[in-house]
Amino acid sequence: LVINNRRKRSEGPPLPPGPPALPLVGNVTGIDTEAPWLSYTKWGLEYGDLLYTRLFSQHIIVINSEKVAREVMEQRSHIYSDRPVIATTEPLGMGFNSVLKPYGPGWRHHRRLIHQAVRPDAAFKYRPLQLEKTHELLLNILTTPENYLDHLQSGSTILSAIYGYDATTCEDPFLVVIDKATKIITEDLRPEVAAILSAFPFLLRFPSWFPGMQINARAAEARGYAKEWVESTFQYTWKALAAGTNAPSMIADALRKIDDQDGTSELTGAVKDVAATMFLAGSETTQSTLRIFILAMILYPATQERAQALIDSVVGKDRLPNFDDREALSYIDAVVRETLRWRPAFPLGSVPHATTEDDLYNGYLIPKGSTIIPNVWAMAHDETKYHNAMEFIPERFLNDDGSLTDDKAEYSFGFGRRGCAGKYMADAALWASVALLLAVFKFSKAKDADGNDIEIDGKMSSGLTIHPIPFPCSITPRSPDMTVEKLTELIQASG
Ligand code: HEM
Repeated sequence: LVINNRRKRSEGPPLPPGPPALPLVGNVTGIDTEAPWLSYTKWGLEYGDLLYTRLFSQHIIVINSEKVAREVMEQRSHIYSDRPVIATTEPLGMGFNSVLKPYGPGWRHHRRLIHQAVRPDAAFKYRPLQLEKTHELLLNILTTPENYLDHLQSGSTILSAIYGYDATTCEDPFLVVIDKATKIITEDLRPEVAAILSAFPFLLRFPSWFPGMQINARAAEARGYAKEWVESTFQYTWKALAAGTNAPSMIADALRKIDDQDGTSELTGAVKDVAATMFLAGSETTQSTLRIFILAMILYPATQERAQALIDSVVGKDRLPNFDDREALSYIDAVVRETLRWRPAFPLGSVPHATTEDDLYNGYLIPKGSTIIPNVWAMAHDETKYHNAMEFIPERFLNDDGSLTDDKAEYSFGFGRRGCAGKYMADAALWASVALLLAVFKFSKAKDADGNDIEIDGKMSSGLTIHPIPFPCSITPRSPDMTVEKLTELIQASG
């Protein structure tokens, strides 16, 4: 039994086209819950760039093209900048999170604080720190390449930049807490899960032992982690600042401007929440993107060699690349852009937007309160723009003369007023990691006992952010006589 989404003409403008829905529940059965972006992309081929789906009573508008996303989410951003009410936000302890705040004064205040910390000139200040943390990452990978995933996690520059806190191993207590919370959140804040819980909020009140109610047990766990992470990281900087032992950081900068003796003012509270938000928004995303980069380098060895040959010719072998080399290394930027495009870490543009008013687009009604999902996966794999879109081809971002095209794969960072606030930090962190990892290491398939390559399928995880499921691989220094001492000398020579 199916019903059509379209309203009758007499009822006003129609909703955008979309797949037939079941009464009451809507399109719950037709979605690939592991990879909803693929279902939306497939429906897009049939119904167009703007499509309507419904989960229970929730209107969901999926935008499959960058052009439509810009026309709607940017040019009409005063209507499209809310976030849907996500039933799991409070249960998961995420009330502090600026990313989830409704469009209004509270969000505006947070966004201003975030902007002060990571706007282009402020982000620029953190470049030496980003290089320093990347050097640390290289030394860690050289010593224990098999633990590269852990090293990517502890090598995150974000924790140092935000709190002035230097995590040296992935067992660092702050990272452990944050990692556990993030895993639950990225799985359970998905719109499909949230829509089900919004439709049946009483489910959240069922005891954790009730069959199917694992989410409640997980929520209690996540709440504990979230609280610990927001408080303990902040207390670290607060105490260091009071003792005069703090390293430079965004939070120390912000707190210095506030007259608050005991840390209880509203403004201090907002700084604390914003810091925890930036950590959440900036670490998992950057790590996932670097894991995607490593996968691409292994699957596309000729691309890896081209990038390394360029680094050798521009930088030589007596030092490592730094930001002064960026202009001459445009192919590295093309690799970064292609990584963001090939497997976008946020295939559905992170947390959806929501509309605050009815809107009309191309004759279709977009009702007030609709959930708006930009299908970044579809935009990044649009064959009319990206030939052979499933393949990793950085050259697509280069002009014939080797300069970069105007396409910065910006859809990876979202749209309009809710677009990524930290994209300048992210861009610099990704560039430094990609350039330096390629300068020092060769990434290849691992070998089995008989010396044959172990094939990898490149399968991705599911959730709000995605990354490759761990696969066997080999990371070896490009220079056979590379040692910790030699790498340290190279680092010192790098300026
Ligand atoms: C590769 C790295 C990153 C990617 C791919 C990424 C991507 C995104 C995306 C897709 C959004 C949602 C945009 C929208 O709703 O339209 C977002 C939001 C956000 N990002 Fe990033 N991001 C990255 C790194 C960072 C970093 C390093 C920071 C901070 C230091 C950051 C801070 C934020 C914040 C605060 C928001 C919420 C904006 C709001 O709701 O007002 N991100 N990011």
